[in-house]
Amino acid sequence: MTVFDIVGEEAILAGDATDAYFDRTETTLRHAGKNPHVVAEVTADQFPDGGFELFAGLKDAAHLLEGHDVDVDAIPEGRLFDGGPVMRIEGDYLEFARLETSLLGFLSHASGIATAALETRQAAPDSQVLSFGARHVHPSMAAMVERSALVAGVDGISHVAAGEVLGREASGTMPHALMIAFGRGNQEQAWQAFDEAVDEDVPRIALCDTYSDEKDEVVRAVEALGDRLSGVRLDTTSSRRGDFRHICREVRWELEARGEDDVDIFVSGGLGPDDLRHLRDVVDGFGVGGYISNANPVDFALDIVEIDGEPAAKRGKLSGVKEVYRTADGGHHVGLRGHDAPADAEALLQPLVRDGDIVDDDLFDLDAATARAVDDAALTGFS
Ligand SMILES: O=P(O)(O)OC[C@H]1C[C@H](OP(=O)(O)OP(=O)(O)O)[C@H](O)[C@@H]1O
Ligand SMILES: [Zn+2]
Repeated sequence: MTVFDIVGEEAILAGDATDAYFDRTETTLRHAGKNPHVVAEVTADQFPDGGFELFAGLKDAAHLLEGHDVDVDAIPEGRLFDGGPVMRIEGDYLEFARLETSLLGFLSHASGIATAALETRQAAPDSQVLSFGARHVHPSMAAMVERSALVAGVDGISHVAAGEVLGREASGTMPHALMIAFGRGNQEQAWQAFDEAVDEDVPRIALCDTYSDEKDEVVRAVEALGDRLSGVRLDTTSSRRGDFRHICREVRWELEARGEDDVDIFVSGGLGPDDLRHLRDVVDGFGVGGYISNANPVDFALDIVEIDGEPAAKRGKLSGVKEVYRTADGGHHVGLRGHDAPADAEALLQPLVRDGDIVDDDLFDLDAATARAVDDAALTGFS
């Protein structure tokens, strides 16, 4: 009996986090004495269509498949893909049939979130971009959301427990609740109490939009904290937002007019890539929540493409074992294994699991994945 309605690790590892029809499949195939040797591929699109997405979720997928008598190849986490397989599984079908639901869930959701995070990263490459959308998702998914955002190269995360899972320090500024708790008109008391109470290593970033005009509250924060003020956050509610860019420029002007050139301006609230492109030259950093955390999963499917060595894909899918390549011009090519690879191209699928053992954990190392995402975004021209 669990306190929260959450499917736990035990059920996932045991293959019980599966769709009922896989139970039926297993029962039927065992009854019929069938357990063919197959090659199955995880794909979203069969052919490249120019729409790159960022591959994430491989760490959990690898640990799901570990210990099962299968061989798995995958593209490294942090690589971009555009059609064709991101993973290939070879083995007796019943070795992994019931793992499909969790396998696709791990890869689909994380890759969708990582792709959205990369869009924000690329929209403001020289700015601080912080992921803080955990409030929009089920708490059991917070670590996945934050990890996927980090794969895309965001500069920080807000969720404390997720940070502990990932070995990353969570960061943040202050919520409106803190300002409200001190009462209308007492913003200075709130900022000063924060400055007195919070660890010295936490930047003093004052939220300046609670009860009064942003410019007014920023000037008051400067007067209240002086040199201890390291930044301000403008989270202007949509009903007041108007020309947000002008507000930010006005605030910057007033800070410089008071010699406060070093006070950073952070903005948040309903921001997406277009907003970051529009504001990146007038502010120093962004808090992005829903655009990242609420991203749609990538629509991955797991399809048998070869059975006992023979081509076997269903309608709409492509038979045979495939390779995917990054071409020198940043393109993505899908071809049958053993057929001509494009000239000057890099084959992306690499050995991940052999005979049930993980053989290369660099494929899902978080720092390595982030580095790959930055490089591949540049090579493919992702934006
Ligand atoms: O829109 P998103 O990109 O998902 O970012 C989350 C919103 C919600 C929250 O604001 P509030 O609800 O005002 O809460 P808080 O007082 O904590 O700022 C936060 O400051 C951002 O504005
Ligand atoms: Zn707010």
